[in-house]
Amino acid sequence: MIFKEILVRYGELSTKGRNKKDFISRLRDNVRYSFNDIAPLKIRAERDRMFIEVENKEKFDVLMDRLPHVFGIQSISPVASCEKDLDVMKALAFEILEDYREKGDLTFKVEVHRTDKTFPLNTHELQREMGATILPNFPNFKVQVKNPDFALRIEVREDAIYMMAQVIQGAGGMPIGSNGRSLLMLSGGIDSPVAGYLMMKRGVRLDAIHFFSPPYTSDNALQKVKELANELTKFGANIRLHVIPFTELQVAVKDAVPDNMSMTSTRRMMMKVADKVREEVGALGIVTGESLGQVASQTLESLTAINDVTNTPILRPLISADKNDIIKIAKDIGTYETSIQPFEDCCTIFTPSSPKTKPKLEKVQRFESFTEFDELIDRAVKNREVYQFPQKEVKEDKFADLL
Ligand SMILES: Nc1ncnc2c1ncn2[C@@H]1O[C@H](COP(=O)(O)OP(=O)(O)OP(=O)(O)O)[C@@H](O)[C@H]1O
Repeated sequence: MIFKEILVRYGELSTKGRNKKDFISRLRDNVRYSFNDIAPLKIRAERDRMFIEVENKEKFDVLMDRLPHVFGIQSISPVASCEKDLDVMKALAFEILEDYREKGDLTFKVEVHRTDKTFPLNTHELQREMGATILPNFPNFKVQVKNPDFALRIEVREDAIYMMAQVIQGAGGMPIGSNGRSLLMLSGGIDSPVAGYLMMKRGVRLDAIHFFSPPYTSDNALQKVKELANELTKFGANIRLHVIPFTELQVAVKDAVPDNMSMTSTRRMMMKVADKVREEVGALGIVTGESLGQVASQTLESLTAINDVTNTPILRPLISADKNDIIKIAKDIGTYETSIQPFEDCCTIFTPSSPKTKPKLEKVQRFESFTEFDELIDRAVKNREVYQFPQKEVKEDKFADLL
């Protein structure tokens, strides 16, 4: 059966009027954006679901393949509609079910939803009538009411009859952009891309920031981060990546702060730079991939010392997650293989042998106070490189001669 429409059920739809409208129009825009390559799309958005018209098999396959990854979609179904005439309905049901004839023994049921109360048959009568017509014609079907292999769903609506047999689970969550913008601190590791993904799933649009320390970190490390940023765009939104020349600041921290506190101080500098970029791009929060207790810089004492530099909300979606769970998500979303490429991050290279797990904020502040860090921070922000994904780079590479 060649379906001419795909029905999209909304995810976590707020019941409040205005939010609902925003959710729906945001989702429609995001679907259009995600399928730019097969534009134009004809989308009919209704209060509780939307329909996407499909003119040909190629378009249908692309939509069925990628729609389940768009945030804000609960599920999708290829759907057919017809007039409210019993013979026409039976013919359409046969056409849909034909695809299941060669699939061996199957349990099935007819599921009727009748919102048009003027339809002559009630729910049970229609269920029975359709079942009684279908069964003798499909010897491989056996009725099973609880957990059948599949259901033929018939909706009797005001405007028409809708029929479908397939329900494909969507990504859920909220359409990207419906919960503002945040700045993701994107290292080349496993955790931060996962943190970014989870925030996108909650409807947050992302800019990303990466701290790069040439010549201590190689171009391969930067390339890996660009790939990760690019991979995150497949969830339905473009991402700008701000690459911060971090060498000068990192060396200054090493000179000013004792070894065992330099990690905390480095994180504080990162956060200060990130906060300035955040303000420039109009983002409201900063997202990190930190998870409590994972490494020395991720104890509550360290996080307190890092948080001290700003009042901006720091969003840490992985704070309570186990590493294995994070790895599982990374594998599911396809960032894992890129993340485990063995290129050193700027922090790994400067990591002291025994960083303090409970740094004293006052001490860190005191050591920092002898160096004019603000100037270095402003310079790092000003000299950043900006890359746009999924598009090409927008500036030439200023770091090339350092590598
Ligand atoms: N070079 C960097 N550029 C941008 N953000 C960074 C960088 N290094 C660390 N971060 C941020 O700080 C968080 C903690 O980093 P850290 O290296 O301590 O932990 P991690 O568990 O290895 O994280 P990840 O797997 O994301 O690298 C990262 O998740 C990321 O958000």
